Amino acid sequence: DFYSATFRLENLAKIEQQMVESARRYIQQGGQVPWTLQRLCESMSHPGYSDPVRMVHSPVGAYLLLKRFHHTWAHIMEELPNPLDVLGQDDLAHVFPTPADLEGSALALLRLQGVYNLDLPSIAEGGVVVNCEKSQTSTDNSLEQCEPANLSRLTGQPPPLPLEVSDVFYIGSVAYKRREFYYAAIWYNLTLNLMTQRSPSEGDPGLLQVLEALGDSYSELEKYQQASAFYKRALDQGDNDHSQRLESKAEDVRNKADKHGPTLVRPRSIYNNYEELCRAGVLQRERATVETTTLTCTLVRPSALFYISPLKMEVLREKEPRVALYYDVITDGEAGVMRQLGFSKFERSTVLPSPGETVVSDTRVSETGWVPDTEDLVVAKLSRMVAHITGLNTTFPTGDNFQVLNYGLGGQYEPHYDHLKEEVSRTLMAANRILTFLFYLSEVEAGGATVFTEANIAVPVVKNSAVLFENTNKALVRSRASVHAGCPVLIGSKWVANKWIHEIGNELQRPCGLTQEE
Ligand SMILES: O=C(O)CCC(=O)C(=O)O
Ligand SMILES: [Fe+2]
Repeated sequence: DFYSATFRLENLAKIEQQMVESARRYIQQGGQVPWTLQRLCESMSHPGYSDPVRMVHSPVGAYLLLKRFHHTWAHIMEELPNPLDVLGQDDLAHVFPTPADLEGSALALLRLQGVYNLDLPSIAEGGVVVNCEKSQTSTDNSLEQCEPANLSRLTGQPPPLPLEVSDVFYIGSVAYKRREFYYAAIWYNLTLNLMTQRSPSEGDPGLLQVLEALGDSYSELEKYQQASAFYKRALDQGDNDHSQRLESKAEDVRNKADKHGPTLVRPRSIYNNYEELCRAGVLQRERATVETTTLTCTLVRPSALFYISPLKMEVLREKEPRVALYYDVITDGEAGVMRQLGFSKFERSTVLPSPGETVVSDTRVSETGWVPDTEDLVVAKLSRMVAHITGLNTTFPTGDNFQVLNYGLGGQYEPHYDHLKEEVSRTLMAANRILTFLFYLSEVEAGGATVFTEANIAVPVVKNSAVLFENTNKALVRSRASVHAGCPVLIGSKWVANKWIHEIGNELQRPCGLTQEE
């Protein structure tokens, strides 16, 4: 898969740029190429394509890249007898994204839209704009502060590339397939609007198709009157081939009573606080309207190792589970080594739904590489530093190997505990995780904050910093408030590495308290 790690999309975008440059040279030298390729080369002189890496850091740019391979490039390859001469590439089979990639990137856009409340018309124009949402407690004078945040502008993204009408319709159909009927309805509505605003282009869906899809979505939302009106408009197209099916759908909704009134209501996340904190994590960096807690920032020397250069520590939560942020604990070079070592072992990340079972899931879109301390001096040094900061043993199996992650498109890790469930039996190799030390190995232009949904903390990604938190109390009972998540990456590529520290092997360093609660 390409969509499951942003660095794979970056590579794909670079390959595409090389192919286009090669094709342009071929054309300049008088070579003949299919019309589709010529047109693609021309359209890709738009400044939005000039920096392939930044292009895929935007979720719309990434979706469009996958779509181009899926449709345009696949079409070109069929018509091109001599791909090696023209594109400088012979066998592109390994490069081509799969239908799962395209669907994954559409789902990513839907997830980002949902979590960050993105403005839909702006997405269609290629931009990332967070809709303003007044808090329940807001007073009248906060009205002026409630302005949408145009992140593509704030983060200096390349000029946006718009979605085509067919893309907007396709994304609606992905939402429908996933039974996200609210999103299906709004993307189909936008399809209809764009069809009246823009001049028709090849690949546009038919009007009847869009009206029927709207009827189906409103019907699923139990808004039968509007569903009925859409079916009627579809029937008015006078296409006899479809009239029987439409008649029967219209008949089905005609006498049903609406349950929830006509307005479409945005569904809320099933996770308490998750969206609010993720949004706060984005907006904290863009404007200072988010309430800040009483933070303290101090220089600390957790061991003699830090005698000459103490650590910059920000305490985010003082009671159990304690959460602290350390700045500048890793250098750019070390972060690069960790990314490189992780990437050489990458596999799609999994989750553990029940003991002994690992599965790939939309709740965790990223790739993982496990890096032992013994792999490189840099890894050993970082592990030792974590040991000095925490006062605990970190080497395997008292600690896990480092887990290096690169998130994918809209990549997230939904709220979870790092501590194993109580019923899971512990062994030396699968012991319980008492502390998590999470390094941020990259900058993220927007999104991707680590949030604690019970403790109400959003930690925006700051490159070369690390967050440390407890997963249990001293009696090794899971801390309820340690539940946390990696918010979806909105713009950019997020790399992290974590070191989990186990109970077994640390009994003397972190002895039990006298009570269960301690
Ligand atoms: O990426 C993040 O911010 C959180 C990662 C995390 O919670 C995990 O890997 O267990
Ligand atoms: Fe975690």
